[in-house]
Amino acid sequence: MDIKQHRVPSSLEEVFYIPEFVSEAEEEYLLRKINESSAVKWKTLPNRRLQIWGGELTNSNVLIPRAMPQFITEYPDLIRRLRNTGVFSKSKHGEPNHIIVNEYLPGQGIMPHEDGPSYHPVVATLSLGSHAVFHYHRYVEEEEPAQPEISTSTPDLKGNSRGKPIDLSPVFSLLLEPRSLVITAKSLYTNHLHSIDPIERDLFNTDEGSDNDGDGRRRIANVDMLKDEQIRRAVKEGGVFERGPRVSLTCRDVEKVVGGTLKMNGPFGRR
Ligand SMILES: O=C(O)CCC(=O)C(=O)O
Ligand SMILES: [Fe+2]
Repeated sequence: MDIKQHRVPSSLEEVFYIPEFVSEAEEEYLLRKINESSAVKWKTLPNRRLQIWGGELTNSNVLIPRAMPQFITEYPDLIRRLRNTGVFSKSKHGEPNHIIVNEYLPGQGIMPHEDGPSYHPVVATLSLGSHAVFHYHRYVEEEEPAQPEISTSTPDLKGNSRGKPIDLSPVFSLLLEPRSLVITAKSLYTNHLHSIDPIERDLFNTDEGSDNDGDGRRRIANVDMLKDEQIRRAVKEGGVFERGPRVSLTCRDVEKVVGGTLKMNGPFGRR
């Protein structure tokens, strides 16, 4: 796969968007398997619920590996496809070994946060079931004058916070279609935050898809890469898009694994 073809034209270069990363049949199968998981597997948070696959992370950021389910490793062969994108080629295992499955109902979202240093700084996120609008945020530099849309830093996935103020007005945003994959890497991973607004429908203004403020930033930076004609038109020409239940699979590589790389043959088996 030539990943460069999927680079999102934004002011930052570290984001890739691949529509239809899985087929409709695969999406249906994955959603069924995820929903069939036992109640014990789900962890309920105030604004979403989640499942963790691949093992538990210790406080010192080491993975105690657990086998991934067949619906991740065999059909669809997500891990192999993610390896083939090449975006994990510089990570220790060359492929993700840890997946957090998030489920959001309409009206639910996720506060601006960083994914944190437990992982190699690449995250590949598969969206299933419904779309979302995904924002990237920057930290405010200390010498910057006070601005209205500022909040203090929120914790990363392990509860650690930089305690630095955040500009809540996004650097840019992406429309994540169902079945699409988005890859966030480098400074967008290490130096920025991301969020999804807790809303029931997305409202687009007519200038949403354009570089309306002339600073090289686009509101929905991947508008021209969208597969779905209806969504693309709503973003470009203005409109409302209702959210349904969305499931995301966030796939990352934990570099430190108990037992080292030898263990890797265990959880993943041979492919
Ligand atoms: O659902 C998403 O697309 C984002 C989830 C996320 O940011 C996370 O699990 O760290
Ligand atoms: Fe995240």
